[in-house]
Amino acid sequence: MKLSFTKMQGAGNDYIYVDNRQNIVADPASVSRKISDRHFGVGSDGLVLICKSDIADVRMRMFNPDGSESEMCGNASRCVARFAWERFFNKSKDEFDLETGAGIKHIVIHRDGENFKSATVDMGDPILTPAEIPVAAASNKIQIDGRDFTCVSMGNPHAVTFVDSVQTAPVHTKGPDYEIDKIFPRKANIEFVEVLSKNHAKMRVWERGTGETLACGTGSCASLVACVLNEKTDREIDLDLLGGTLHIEWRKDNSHVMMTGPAEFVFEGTIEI
Ligand SMILES: N[C@H](CCC[C@H](N)C(=O)O)C(=O)O
Repeated sequence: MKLSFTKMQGAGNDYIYVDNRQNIVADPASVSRKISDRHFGVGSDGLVLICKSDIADVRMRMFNPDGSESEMCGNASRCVARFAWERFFNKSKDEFDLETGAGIKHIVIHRDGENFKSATVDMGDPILTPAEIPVAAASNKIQIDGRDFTCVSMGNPHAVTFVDSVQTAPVHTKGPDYEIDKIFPRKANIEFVEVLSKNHAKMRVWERGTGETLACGTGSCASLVACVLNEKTDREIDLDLLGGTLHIEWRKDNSHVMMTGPAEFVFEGTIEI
């Protein structure tokens, strides 16, 4: 079967997006494994299905290149928002709701006339309770091999550690071991954060089921929450990732994390699956 797809990226976190409102993809895990491959497939950090929703305006599902499904994906939520804004709603509404595996997220599109500028996603409350993250410990602050981590779920599990320099952080040498450490019953995405000032930081990420990516939206939100909990930054920061910058705010009034950033089309194609 020939599958039509759209490649999009948000801060360099690239996924293959498929309009699946007609339920054309029967086995998303195997499609993700195949088309995410950068040598034998299209090449991406995973597959995102854009689906019909009974409870929101649109729904998304996100699969890692190893075929596992994640509950939530921040960069994909902005890309799905742009896709739906342009192709489903014809730019007729700038605010709408997106159903994800981690609940309904409210999106606001920022435009410059007819052009898309950026999107803000209300990512909701961070989850800090160990059993719900989940992390097999009494507190969300843990140690693995003598390194401190602050664990946060944004619907999907993250463990944040602070480093002096992201450039020399052991993303590839330690990331794969931390990801599958037995303290994380559902594995974890691992963030290495270098704080530059009270409102500016850098982050590199080792993603569960994927490896290093150029950006991670949920990981950025988890990083800010960890920064605030450890008194490293204020509640609003610019976070520089390898593929771009996201603006993240952890609101005091309702404790929701707000994520603002880019979403870009790269190319369209078809592939035999
Ligand atoms: N890059 C994504 C997160 C993917 C997370 C996935 N690797 C998982 O298994 O949770 C983001 O922008 O939030």
